[in-house]
Amino acid sequence: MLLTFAIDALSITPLLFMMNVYDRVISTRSGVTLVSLLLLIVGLYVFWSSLEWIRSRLMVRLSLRIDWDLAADVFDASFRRYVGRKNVNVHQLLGDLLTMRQFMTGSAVIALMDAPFAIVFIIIGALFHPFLAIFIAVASVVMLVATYMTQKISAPVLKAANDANAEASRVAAYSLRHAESTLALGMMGAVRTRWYQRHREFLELQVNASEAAGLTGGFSGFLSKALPSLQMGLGAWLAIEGLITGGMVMAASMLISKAVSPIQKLIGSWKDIVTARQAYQRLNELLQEDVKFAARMQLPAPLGRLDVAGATAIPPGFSKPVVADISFSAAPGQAIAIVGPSASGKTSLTRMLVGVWKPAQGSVRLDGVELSEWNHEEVGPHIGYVPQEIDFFEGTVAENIARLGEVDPEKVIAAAKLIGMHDIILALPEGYDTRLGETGHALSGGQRQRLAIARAFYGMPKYIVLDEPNANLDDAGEAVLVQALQTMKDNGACIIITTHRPRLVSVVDSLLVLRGGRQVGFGPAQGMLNAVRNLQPGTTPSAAIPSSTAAPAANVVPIAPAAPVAVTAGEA
Ligand SMILES: Nc1ncnc2c1ncn2[C@@H]1O[C@H](COP(=O)(O)OP(=O)(O)OP(=O)(O)O)[C@@H](O)[C@H]1O
Repeated sequence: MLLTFAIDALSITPLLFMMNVYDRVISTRSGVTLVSLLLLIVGLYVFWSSLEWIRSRLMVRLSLRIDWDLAADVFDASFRRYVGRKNVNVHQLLGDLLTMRQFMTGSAVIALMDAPFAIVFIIIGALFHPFLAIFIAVASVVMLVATYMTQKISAPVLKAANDANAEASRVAAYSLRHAESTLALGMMGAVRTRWYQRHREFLELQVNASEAAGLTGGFSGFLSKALPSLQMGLGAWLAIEGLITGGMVMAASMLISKAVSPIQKLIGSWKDIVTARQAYQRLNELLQEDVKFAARMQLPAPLGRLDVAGATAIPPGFSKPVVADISFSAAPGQAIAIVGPSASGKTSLTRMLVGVWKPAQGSVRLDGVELSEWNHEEVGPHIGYVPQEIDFFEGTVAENIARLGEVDPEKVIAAAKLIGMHDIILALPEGYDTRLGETGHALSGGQRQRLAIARAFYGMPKYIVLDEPNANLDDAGEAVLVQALQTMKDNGACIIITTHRPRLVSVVDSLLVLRGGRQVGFGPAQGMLNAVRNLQPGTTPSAAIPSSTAAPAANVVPIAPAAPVAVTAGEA
């Protein structure tokens, strides 16, 4: 602030120079005075420019500091929001941070800092003559009103335009992820039309916003041209009346330009100001609503005791549960398969079991701790998880297996070997250093699945949740998986698997049967299979069919036709 005051104070240098040239040099015809004045003014200009340079450097540093302080929080909060309400535009939120930083180093902020200095020019005007001060004050107020009107009229339209632009980018990015099927199915035209509808909406809104601002912008342009001349006219009249000197007349026309120029700059930067304000509001809202994990004492690594009690899942942004009232337990070294027909809620249940979805009712506890409240950064490394949709990050095979953390080659190779991936990886162009991701090496479906399992096994976690881990595996791959699961069990891991296929059932101890989002049976694997088959053979999930000797089933309830889950959001 002090720096800005000094810079603004120095900005009256040319004005003083002009007054002195008119009133002292020209009237006295003194060359010595002129040279002295010139030397003084050049010195002041050097000082003035240096201060401006220091201020701009400070602003850049400050903006970097703000970015540095906020970036991690915004990034984390964007992830949590994305998981919570999938359709929000998180790309825009990350872009908002950049917008804020650019604004901090742009001319609008300088203009905002300079604007209050108009009062000094009004005071100087008053020292010349009160009429001049009144004129500058009125002109400044008129310009301020024009700035306010610009904001008022264009801000909502510009916000709508920015939102439409973000939506168009989101649609384009989402469509690109499905580029192959789009091309193969001849859907390019339809996809383009969908994107273009949003893009056109953005263009129209942007034109509206520019037109709205153009009106007040034009008015301010008129004022900026007219005001110096009007001020000079007023000054000339005061000079004719003998109330001020000739130098003061020239200085007065400069005063008005100086007073209103920051305000004019604000009008010129209306778009940046509105965009930055909206970016700030979005970031503020994001950080305010973000629920961080409370800082708590670090807990010991989980041993793999899972207790699920009455757990109900409602997808984020929805009001009806898709899985309700699930209760079961699993001890370290035990494996449980979740089976059931399509859309019975298996994947939804696994999302609760890894703490991504918080139970709307009931609890999911790992070693007695509610999983959704356990900091993911802390517990995540002890969890092995293979989601239904597998994706890898930009990085090497080794980095992906090591979950982008520090690569421990021994652990990476152990995890890869466990799922029979070691030789496959060695055969890749650069072995473990082969790059994956959008621009990297493309793996086959089976290879991707094995790699995702290796990532889950990295560090030999004690709690493993695998959502259809054999969906893309051939017979050999499935056999390796069964063997790997047995090894993990022997190592004391608690394993939860969802599957449609029978083979994995041989390695599990218990079966949890889902239907229509309800738990319709839980008990020892073989007994459950037979009980399920006997109750309603035609509708059992395929995983529940391998024939074997019947064993007593525990906790089996008859499978009724899929009924809607009765719990509502209000109860949740
Ligand atoms: N994010 C979500 N938002 C809204 N509904 C969801 C969401 N995820 C799942 N559902 C709904 O929950 C139900 C169960 O889906 P889920 O994917 O859990 O079933 P599933 O048993 O894993 O099916 P499949 O065997 O076909 O993979 C479905 O009706 C699905 O539409």
